[in-house]
Amino acid sequence: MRDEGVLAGHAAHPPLTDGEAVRIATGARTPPDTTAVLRSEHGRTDDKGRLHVTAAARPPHTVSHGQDIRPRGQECRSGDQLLPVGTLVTPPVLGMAAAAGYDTLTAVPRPRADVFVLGDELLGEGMPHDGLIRDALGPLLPPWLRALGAEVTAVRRVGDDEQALFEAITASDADVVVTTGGTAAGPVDHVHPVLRRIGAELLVDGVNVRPGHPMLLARTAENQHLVGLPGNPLAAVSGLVTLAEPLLRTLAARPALEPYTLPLRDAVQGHPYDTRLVPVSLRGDRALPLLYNGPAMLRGIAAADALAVVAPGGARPGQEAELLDLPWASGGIGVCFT
Ligand SMILES: Nc1nc2c(c(=O)[nH]1)N[C@H]1C(S)=C(S)[C@@H](COP(=O)(O)OP(=O)(O)OC[C@H]3O[C@@H](n4cnc5c(N)ncnc54)[C@H](O)[C@@H]3O)O[C@H]1N2
Ligand code: MOO
Repeated sequence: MRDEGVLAGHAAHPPLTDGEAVRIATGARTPPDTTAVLRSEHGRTDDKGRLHVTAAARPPHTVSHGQDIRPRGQECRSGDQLLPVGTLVTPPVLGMAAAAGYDTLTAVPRPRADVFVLGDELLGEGMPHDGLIRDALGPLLPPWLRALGAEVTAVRRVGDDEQALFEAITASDADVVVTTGGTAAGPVDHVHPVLRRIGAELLVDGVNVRPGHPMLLARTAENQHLVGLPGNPLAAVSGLVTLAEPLLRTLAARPALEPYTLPLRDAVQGHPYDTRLVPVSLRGDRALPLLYNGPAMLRGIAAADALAVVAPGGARPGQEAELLDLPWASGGIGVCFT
């Protein structure tokens, strides 16, 4: 047995000669011509400095060629592509990149999103009173947008004032502007007039989906899109899941999830000519449609795992429905609740 041991991260040791052994720490480079490593608990050095394999080692108490030596290049070879282009940069990806010697990674950044919550009737705290209601979307949108991969750069309340909305949108340098409310044609619904004034290109102007039929998507500048979510809270969620999600995913160069279906446990009443999105809870291999699914309600979606896509005319019990998973139920990226 050599006197001096070998430690990880230290200079290379001279080759071992026939019959020679050296103490070695885990992770240290084996000296050239090493046959095998014997774990310390499986060997004993006698008082003449000779190494013996002890009975503690598993039968047959011999040392096999290469045992406990980790050869170079087991996981990858120089020039190997470790992951395909477009892979999400998760914590293990960062660790692996560092282990492989990368100092920098080229990545598509999270799209930046500014949120403007419209409506003079909205309260920021306390109980609803005198026709004033609590703003449900200011608290709901930022963590949901983060769960969809956005970096939320601002959340602002904007009164029912066309000039204020125009200034808020034109001053924003976010990749995505999300507005809530004001998408309809009422006296204080300013989203359409402001988009016209900006010269925005309307890419989606209403959909045949309930709730959420007035949702819209516009290009407000060369590198900026606006998602106009309806004011009714569940209608806003509908636009979030069907317009904001694909937009943010595309801007972040992430692939779409595979569509999937499950049978509905109960019947769902359909809309005569629009598709409905109905909050469901996943129970085993069935989706249970939840009550309190009206456009102004959040009680159903608050208990849901997914939204079921119900075609015009409705669905029978046991009928398959496509499901749109909610980000936390599917463990999506950046899921964040604060
Ligand atoms: N003449 C018509 N009126 C409406 C129609 C229609 O087809 N024709 N559609 C209705 C539907 S459906 C929806 S959805 C809403 C969408 O309108 P807006 O996007 O202009 O939304 P608002 O009028 O601003 O608000 C609607 C409703 O939601 C409440 N609201 C708004 N913001 C919030 C918030 N942050 N938190 C909680 N609640 C909010 C607001 O007080 C209204 O009650 O249009 C219908 N009208
Ligand atoms: O689109 Mo409206 O949301 O049906 O409530």
